[in-house]
Amino acid sequence: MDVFQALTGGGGIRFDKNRFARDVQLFHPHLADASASGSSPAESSKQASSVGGQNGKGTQASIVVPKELDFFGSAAKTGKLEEDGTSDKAKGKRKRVDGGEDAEEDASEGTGISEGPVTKETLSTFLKANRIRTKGTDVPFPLASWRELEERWKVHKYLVRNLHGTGWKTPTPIQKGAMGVMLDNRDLLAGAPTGSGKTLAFLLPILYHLGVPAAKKEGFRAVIVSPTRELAQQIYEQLRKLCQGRKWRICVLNNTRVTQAEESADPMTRKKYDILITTPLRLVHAIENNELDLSNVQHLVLDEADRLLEQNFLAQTDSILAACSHPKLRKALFSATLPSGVEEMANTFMVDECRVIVGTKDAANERIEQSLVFVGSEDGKLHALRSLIQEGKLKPPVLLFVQSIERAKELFHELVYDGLHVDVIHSERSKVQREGVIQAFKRGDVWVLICTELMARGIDFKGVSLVLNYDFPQTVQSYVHRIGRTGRAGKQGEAITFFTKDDAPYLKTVVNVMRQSGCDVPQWLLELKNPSQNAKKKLKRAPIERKDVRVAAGSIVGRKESIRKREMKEGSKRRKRKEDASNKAEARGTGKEPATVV
Ligand SMILES: Nc1ncnc2c1ncn2[C@@H]1O[C@H](COP(=O)(O)OP(=O)(O)OP(=O)(O)O)[C@@H](O)[C@H]1O
Repeated sequence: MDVFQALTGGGGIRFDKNRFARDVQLFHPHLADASASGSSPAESSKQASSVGGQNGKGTQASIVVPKELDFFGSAAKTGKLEEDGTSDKAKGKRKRVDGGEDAEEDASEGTGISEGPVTKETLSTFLKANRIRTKGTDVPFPLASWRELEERWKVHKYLVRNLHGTGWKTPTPIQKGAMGVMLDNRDLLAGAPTGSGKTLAFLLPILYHLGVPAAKKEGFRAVIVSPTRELAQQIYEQLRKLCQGRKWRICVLNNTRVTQAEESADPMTRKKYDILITTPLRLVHAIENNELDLSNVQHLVLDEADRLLEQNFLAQTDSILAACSHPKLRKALFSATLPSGVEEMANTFMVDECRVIVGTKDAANERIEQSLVFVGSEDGKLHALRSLIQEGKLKPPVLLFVQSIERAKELFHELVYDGLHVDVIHSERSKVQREGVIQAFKRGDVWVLICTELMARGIDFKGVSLVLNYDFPQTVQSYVHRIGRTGRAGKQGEAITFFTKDDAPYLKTVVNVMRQSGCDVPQWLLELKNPSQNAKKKLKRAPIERKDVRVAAGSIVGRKESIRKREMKEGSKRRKRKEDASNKAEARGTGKEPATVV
């Protein structure tokens, strides 16, 4: 088996040998001779495949890995690349990090278990069936159905009514596990896959505890912090639906600079407010300028908690924690990824907290079909993208992630002439532009949305069919969150990740996620070495330096060509309009109907 078969065979990895003939030759110099002798690279690589002796998917094959592909030297040690193409899943097993084997059940829909309240006797079966793991002292029992909100906690009727208004028949596993903890007013650390309904799991208990809107000015009683203003806005919209029928005063603060005029016209300190949804930077700014007082906050939620406890945000999160000085402050941390360092940090400021984890910690949503596509070098990316388009694999709506604002802009300029309905979103665009793009994407006017890490977390676009990682993500968390923009709320999704030779040393981090979430991964990929901690840190600090998108595409010429084509099209349209007009004039003169142009 040749390396390209190893790369393409059965493991969710595709490689277009015709298109990337140059790369094929790079790995198989002898193919250059073959193509010189008239055979196509594809034919040649078939010939090369048979040299390896074994061919076809899932066959027992002893493969010698070419030096260029043995990124980690592991094949050199073992002398083989792939034992068989069968993944753990195909073998009917899915191994979990905790050593158990997962039941093949649907995590976000019911469990088939009776909806009666959980008892001491049924607790363990219930947790197992919902793949919930809990830790802590006297962790409150999960709720099995919405009915329990009224029966067990006497949740207000308007809240239950609004909840039923959503049409959601049963709580998702994280809602089952985490809501009980929050409703019982305990500190909480909660982890569950992307798109599994974590937002509701914290919004409803907050409203439950606040009871009724404040009658007098008491300051904020609940604060929800999110890393981006898009996410803050989304949380606000979900909260508003849940609040219908009550006059809750909710304030959304985000990173937009508040002008002096706005501040004096609407000083938050003088207003009655109940709930604050905010980005950290803006909140810290408001605290420092005495715009608001957080001493009455009794519920603090850090959404995307691991992001908020990362170096960039840590100082701000610390300031927020310090400003929330109420002795009865309860804290809840939510994320789809909770690296152990983050958990350790959380332990330092949480009190007698409960830990609720759904599924395998830090794994991707299992409804997402994940694949890796080797594109050779940067030069291969645009070709690979265009071949996905030609093959009809780029089914809108698509989110396409790149590693920097600059690259987002460059790629936008490349694709905008391709007839794709494409737009771009990043933090340098104005608030109005960002909101406009999001609305256009939601309406379906934008098919492919090029984005940076800004859109990686929390954003809930219904029905994104494909996430394309044009640039390899810098951390495993970024990978999990990026691809988590598809496959949400029980829907299926697809994620494709391009990788170049430069990304290869980090490939195993994604492979690990793929394996944990039950994707088919060939054995040789599983045998790759994990990158060292240092290498991971380095990549986290700064992305891989990549060739400019336009240079890689050789497209200074390409773009000129597109402009020329566009001008030709416009010229032809102008001529057509002129012709039509003169036909009509002629028809008017002769009394005949002009010919209809279809
Ligand atoms: N009980 C439920 N039944 C069905 N759908 C639900 C339920 N609860 C929430 N949803 C829907 O699931 C989708 C994802 O919810 P949400 O945005 O809260 O996910 P999340 O777990 O916070 O994801 P992420 O980790 O990406 O932030 C939303 O569209 C939401 O409307």
